[in-house]
Amino acid sequence: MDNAFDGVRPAADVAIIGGGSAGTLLAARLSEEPDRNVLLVEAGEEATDPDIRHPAAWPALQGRSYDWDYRTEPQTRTAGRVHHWARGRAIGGSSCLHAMGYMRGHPQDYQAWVDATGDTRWGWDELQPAFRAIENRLPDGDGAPRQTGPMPVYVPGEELSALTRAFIEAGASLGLPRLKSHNDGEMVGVTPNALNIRDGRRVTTADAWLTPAVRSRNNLTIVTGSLVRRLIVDGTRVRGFELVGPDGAIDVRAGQVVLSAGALESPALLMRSGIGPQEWLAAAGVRCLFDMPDIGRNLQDHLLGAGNMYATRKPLPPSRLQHSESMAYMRSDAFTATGRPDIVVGCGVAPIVSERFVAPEPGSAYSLLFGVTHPTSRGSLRISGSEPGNPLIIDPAYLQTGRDRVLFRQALEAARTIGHRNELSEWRERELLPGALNSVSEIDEFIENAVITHHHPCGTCRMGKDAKAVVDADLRLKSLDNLFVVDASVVPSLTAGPIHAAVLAIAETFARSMSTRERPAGRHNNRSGDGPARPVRHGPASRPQTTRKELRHDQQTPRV
Ligand SMILES: Cc1cc2nc3c(=O)[nH]c(=O)nc-3n(C[C@H](O)[C@H](O)[C@H](O)COP(=O)(O)OP(=O)(O)OC[C@H]3O[C@@H](n4cnc5c(N)ncnc54)[C@H](O)[C@@H]3O)c2cc1C
Repeated sequence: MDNAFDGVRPAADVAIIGGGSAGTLLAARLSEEPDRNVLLVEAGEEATDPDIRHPAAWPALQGRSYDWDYRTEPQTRTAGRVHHWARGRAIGGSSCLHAMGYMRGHPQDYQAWVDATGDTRWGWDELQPAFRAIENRLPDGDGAPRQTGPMPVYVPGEELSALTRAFIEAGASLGLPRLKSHNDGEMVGVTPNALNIRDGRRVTTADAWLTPAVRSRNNLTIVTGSLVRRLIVDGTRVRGFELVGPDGAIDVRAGQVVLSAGALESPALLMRSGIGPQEWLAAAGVRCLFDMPDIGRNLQDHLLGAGNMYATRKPLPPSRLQHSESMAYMRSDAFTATGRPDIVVGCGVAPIVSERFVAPEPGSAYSLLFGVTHPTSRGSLRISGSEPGNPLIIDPAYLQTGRDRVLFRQALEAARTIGHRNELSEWRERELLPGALNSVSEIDEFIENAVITHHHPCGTCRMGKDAKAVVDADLRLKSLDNLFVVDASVVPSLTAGPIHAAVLAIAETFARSMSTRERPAGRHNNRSGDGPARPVRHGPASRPQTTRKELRHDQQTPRV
């Protein structure tokens, strides 16, 4: 298949679709190889809204022009509610919207990935170099050296709210160990959340990886405001894709294509391209090229109960960070038990409630949030038509399993136990929510109305060694030679906490393996006798930031 381009020079050796958390890291890392011509295409624009930098503003960013702003199907186990799902549509993707919490997860989370793939590269120990390369961390005082990666992992000290300090003390009084952070293997315990913040400002993945020096590389082209409508498949190879920008549609060719459009759009793009469950494609009016029944399945997300709310005795100053300052991970059987957590209670320095409840004035109340770390409910994502504008059918199947519902009750109970401790009496006047609950069905009814997404959808193109898995352990789509998926969709099972660290580790691991495993696709083409596929060169002077126009001049392949 090396002469797949039949003498036509590929526009890029590697094209990355989606400039989000994974895509921006990949663009920087893959373009370190000067002979590899890398193209990054992003549906959104550069993230210029100044509010993005302001950590406390993160909840207010949702619904703005750079949010895809999805809706789920009504959820039978959450009182028929439709849940809003935010996703970033900008260079930096969801790292422009997210809450900045950074948690690697628990080692056993990654053992589950090893079990799924049969590949130890996805295990906790082997992922350590990737995490270290990502993170910028101060020495911890116990001999761990300073880490100098691009992404700040900041553990706040004096900015922590006095309420959060009292929450940490309350958890410790029940026997939860005190941890330095969530990033050293142990998750069970109390600690402030580590944050992707530097000097009081959010750091997006674009800030971290697409620095001016990286953007000025001759072999990296970044195209914004352009959406990939579908992949162009020829036999078992992807020739390129159809790209729609303000000036219309063009076809772009690439030697290798990396899909980093996120857990919703990556499977959707595959389905629009004829790759997915045959019956779903037929229902959407798409001709099926490859029947891959698990694309779009295995959708997972964390939920948080919002919340176990308390009126304050005295005015609560606003958070100087991002409201959610500490998550206490724990075992549901006992506060003193250790190991892999199964529930979590978080301290919200604000009255945080779902849309089913009325939030009191800021400063007059606070919420303890509660959730399940490894939900067993599995949902799905489908396309409703062949065009990107056709709404996605998103069914996370929230709280479908009895196990998830039992653990949610235990998480609520743990929140109330912490919330009523003496250590919080300086702040607590009285519990506002849920108030008296007299039966399991009343508890469940409260939970069904209180839960909101924790914003971690993943799993829709899961990696695995079984026949139905969507990508293999190299993240290569099983049906095609030169198509990879590298984003939250490949996660086989959720990590205990927020998943951004895991997504970055996936991208970093992929970049490492590509550097060692494969030469750029253009060089492979040498073997076909077509002559070397030279990288497309753009002078830095004419390309401080690449525009669509340059793509049209230099990289367009005429539509056929
Ligand atoms: C509100 C919110 C709060 C969160 N809080 C946290 C947190 O505190 N901690 C944490 O760990 N995680 C958090 N997350 C989750 C975390 O941000 C995501 O898991 C992670 O950013 C996903 O990375 P990704 O690369 O898979 O996708 P994304 O970062 O979403 O990137 C996908 C990119 O692809 C682009 N794209 C999609 N389709 C196309 C197409 N057809 N053509 C071109 N471009 C396309 C999108 O515009 C987007 O830029 C949060 C997420 C949200 C939304």
